[in-house]
Amino acid sequence: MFRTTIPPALMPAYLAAGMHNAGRAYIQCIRLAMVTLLVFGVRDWLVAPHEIAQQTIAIRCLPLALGLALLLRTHARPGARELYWSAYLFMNVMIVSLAAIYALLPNGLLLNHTALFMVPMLGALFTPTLPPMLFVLANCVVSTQLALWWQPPDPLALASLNASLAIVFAFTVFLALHGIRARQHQFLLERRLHEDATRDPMTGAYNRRYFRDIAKTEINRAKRHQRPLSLLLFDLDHFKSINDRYGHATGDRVICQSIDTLQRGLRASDVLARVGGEEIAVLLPETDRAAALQLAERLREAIADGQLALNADALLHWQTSVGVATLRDTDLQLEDLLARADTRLYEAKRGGRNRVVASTALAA
Ligand SMILES: Nc1nc2c(ncn2[C@@H]2O[C@H](COP(=O)(O)OP(=O)(O)OP(=O)(O)O)[C@@H](O)[C@H]2O)c(=O)[nH]1
Repeated sequence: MFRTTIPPALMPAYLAAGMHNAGRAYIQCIRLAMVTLLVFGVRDWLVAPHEIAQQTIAIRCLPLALGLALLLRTHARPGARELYWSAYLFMNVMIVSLAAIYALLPNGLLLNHTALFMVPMLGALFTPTLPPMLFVLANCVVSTQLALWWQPPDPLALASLNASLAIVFAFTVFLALHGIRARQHQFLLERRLHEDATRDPMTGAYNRRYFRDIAKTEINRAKRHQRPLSLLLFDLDHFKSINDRYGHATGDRVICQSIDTLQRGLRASDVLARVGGEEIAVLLPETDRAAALQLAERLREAIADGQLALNADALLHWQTSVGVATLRDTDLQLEDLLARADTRLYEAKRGGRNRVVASTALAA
């Protein structure tokens, strides 16, 4: 049995990523279907008996109106989920209305079933998940059987139609499964590439390059809206001697645990990155000097309170120094802020380590 490889937590991101191609394709299909409905409505008017033409045109107006409403709505609020559900709803209404029209026309289903059978197959080309497509298929089977019951063809034609329906069913499931697998594989691959490009493999924290990208955006935003922004720079104290005494593997665990401790003390909007060996930067949007100083002190204490069990009766403790800088009007780029935080960090080291140093309030 086919199983989705996308973890539930990643599903919204997967649907949103697919919206740009599969979602847009669905919208194009809805547009195309609406044009076809109009063209066939004119044809009904010209060739079908007056009464039947009125009925079929009235039925065609249903998916037309729905399609128009969906296009307007998805245009106004283009959310991924809404877009997909709009497309599935449209497909189901198309199937029901086409089956109803074919039930009205003499030999309707026998002569026209291609259009009806195309709906699930087109949907299968773009669907990001299987269950909605199975529902569309089930609707196709039920609607077709109802149309056949309403206007039964001769037994040979009935057998031929049902055989076509079975082929459409199998082909749609095949197309959907292969398309979904390919889309999920591509999504996970792109995600992996993005993770590799933005995260430090040892700790999982953002890397220096990605930090610079985010920091530039945040600094521009803070300057444009005249909002405060601060930067904390952490450097673990005497880290070389931890490596020398307990080995590199223990040093690595100390770095990972420090990053964990810091991350737990931050808000979701704060950005933490490992910017050097045992150097960690934290960008604090919407945070002025006083709040940054308070947070830095709390985080420094949290690291000093932490411990690592080396063996049954030996615990390792370590400390950190912190430099704090707050954005000034005269700062032109991230480097200005980084340089100031680095100077304060150096002062914290020189002042005896295990402390926080910020610029004076006047020259934050
Ligand atoms: N275990 C481990 N060590 C690292 C890693 N990256 C850098 N280091 C080590 O971290 C140490 C950094 O030491 P320094 O910054 O020179 O000085 P320190 O001992 O921390 O002393 P102060 O910063 O002055 O308190 C070096 O010995 C590096 O080899 C890493 O990923 N894992």
